[in-house]
Amino acid sequence: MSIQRLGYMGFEVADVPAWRSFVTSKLGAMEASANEAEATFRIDSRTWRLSVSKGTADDYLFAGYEVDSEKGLQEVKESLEAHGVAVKVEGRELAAKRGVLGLISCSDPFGNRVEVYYGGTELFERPFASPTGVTGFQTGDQGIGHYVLSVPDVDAALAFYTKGLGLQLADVIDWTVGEGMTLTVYFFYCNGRHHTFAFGKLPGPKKLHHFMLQTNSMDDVGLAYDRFDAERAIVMTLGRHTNDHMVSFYGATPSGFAVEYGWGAREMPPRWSVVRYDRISIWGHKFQPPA
Ligand SMILES: Cc1cccc(O)c1O
Ligand SMILES: [Fe+2]
Repeated sequence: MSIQRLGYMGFEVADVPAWRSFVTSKLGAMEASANEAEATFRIDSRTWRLSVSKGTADDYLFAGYEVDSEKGLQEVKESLEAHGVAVKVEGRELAAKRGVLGLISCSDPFGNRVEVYYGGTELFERPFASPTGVTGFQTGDQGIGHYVLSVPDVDAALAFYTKGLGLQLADVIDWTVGEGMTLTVYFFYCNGRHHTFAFGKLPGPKKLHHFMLQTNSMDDVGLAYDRFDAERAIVMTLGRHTNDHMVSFYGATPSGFAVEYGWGAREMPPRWSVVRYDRISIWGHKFQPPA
């Protein structure tokens, strides 16, 4: 068994108050806990799905992948170790902080922390209620969304994320971002969501290019678009992607990486053949000059 879905993400951010405001009033997520040093947020029935911790990086801090059982966790641990990855079995304290029954951690070849867990905490007795009226986020078996990292060595990244962690390659996009500049981006799945993770040798100082949340209605996306647009925080306009057919836009976060906010992605069929594309979008997704 390999990982089943992306269960949570953590970001290291310089301005925790700015993020508390951003995640609730722009993204429509629900604050679950907060102090000066960190905050956690809900997007569904789980106790938390996103966390921010005070620090200087303003970047990716960790991703938490979910398996379905202790047996599944052991199998992922053995797969990682078989591919030369040092795995730590985390103790009760961190497992309790994450609200999970079992937790292991490791680093990808570039020092990016990756956690794998089973037994996340459900909070059905306190239903998710979006502060901006978002009708709901697409989570469940498809996990919380996706994220895209910039990596310096594609082969090393492929070995870790596919052979070690068990993600499967969905497709590859050769993305021409400007005159004579083409980026090759690799997309990976582990459930019905077209991609849970992607990477490429991307320009810029950040490890994290963006993370994506998917809503249950197109109006959720349009209303969020207006909230970002009101503050001239649109990074890429509305568009529809070639690979997952998601209609989405990209907005600026307080930390310099982007958030993609979308609806209407197609799901992975029982059998999928890897394909490639020469562009990221069927239409739209035009870069906006920074405000
Ligand atoms: C750049 C890019 C291309 C295709 C799908 C995506 O979600 C994405 O972020
Ligand atoms: Fe994306």
